[in-house]
Amino acid sequence: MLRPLVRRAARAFSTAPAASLRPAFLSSRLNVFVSHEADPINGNVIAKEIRQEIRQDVFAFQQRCGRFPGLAVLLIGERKDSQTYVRMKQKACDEVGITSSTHLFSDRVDEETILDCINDLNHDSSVDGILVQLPLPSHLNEKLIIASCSKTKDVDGLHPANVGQVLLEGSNAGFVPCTPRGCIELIKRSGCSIEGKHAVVLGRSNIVGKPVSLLLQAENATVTMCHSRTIDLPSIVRSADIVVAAIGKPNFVKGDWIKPGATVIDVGINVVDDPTRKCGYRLVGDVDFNEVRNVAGALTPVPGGVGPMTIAMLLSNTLKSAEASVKRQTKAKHAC
Ligand SMILES: Nc1nc(=O)c2c([nH]1)NC[C@@H]1CN(c3ccc(C(=O)N[C@@H](CCC(=O)O)C(=O)O)cc3)C=[N+]21
Repeated sequence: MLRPLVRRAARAFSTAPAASLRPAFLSSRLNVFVSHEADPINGNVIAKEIRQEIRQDVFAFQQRCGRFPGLAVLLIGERKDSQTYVRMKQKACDEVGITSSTHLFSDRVDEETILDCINDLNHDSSVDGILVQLPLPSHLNEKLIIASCSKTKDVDGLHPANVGQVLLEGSNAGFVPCTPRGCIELIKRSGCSIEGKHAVVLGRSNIVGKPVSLLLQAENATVTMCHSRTIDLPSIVRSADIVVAAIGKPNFVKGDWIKPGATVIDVGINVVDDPTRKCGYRLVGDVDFNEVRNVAGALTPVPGGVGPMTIAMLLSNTLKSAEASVKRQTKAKHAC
């Protein structure tokens, strides 16, 4: 029965001025929150809801247009993690009725072969989305390969034209990259409003840090982007109402860095040894979950947080692409 009261206290505290958050004060007040556990933000459940919504829209699309949306995935090389992710994407496509095809290449494939494959897919009207699984073997030019995908089929949102659209349009852009879009969706669906909040993003990668910062800003947050050269990271994070961690360092963000009641989104996927497990390893995020859960208002776990949302957003972008393609064809027909 105490939980809601404690949570309200945590939220009220989270809006206290930063000056009152000196460590001594924090630790004496923290006792109030020790028994308080953050709301887990269940990415598996939220992603499942989204997949169900997409499935209905996919079948409505098929009724209207006589075909299912199509996704083509290029998998180059034999990285185990990439193989797992691609399998998960195929399974998710099957579940919602998106037709998926995987194009496999050896890690010694030459660039020309990949560019030819992408060119064929660009011209294949049954393909709405093209995804080149990253990272690529080092002899391949990643920028060139991504830019060679038609920007109208770039469901990953990594083509320079789509990256620019996120800067200009925020969430209204053509294709918003899947992981950043998944983060925003998780924050919103966990009941946290973004407007006016101080959001601190850890990491400035092109795939997560930069786009998620732009999206948060477009939602009217005040955004601080931090990175490996940031000075006194803990004190900046302490002033955040929303933290997005995407730095790739296991358990890096500690409990005493977090403002009580803050929403914490953990994008990290780090493999650490775990001899107690059959496989010998486990996945952990960039956030020290066991510490932060006692302070945050809401927190995403790893696994089961952002990961499943990334895939749900890929399905959503593929459906969006199919709908846009049909619209373009109809327009072209009317123009004749
Ligand atoms: N062109 C491209 N687009 C991507 O979107 C892309 C990529 N390359 N390269 C690799 C990263 C990583 N990524 C993930 C997707 C799903 C989970 C996911 O669902 N993970 C599960 C756990 C999976 C497990 O147990 O191994 C979870 O977090 O619950 C994680 C990571 C997409 N990526």
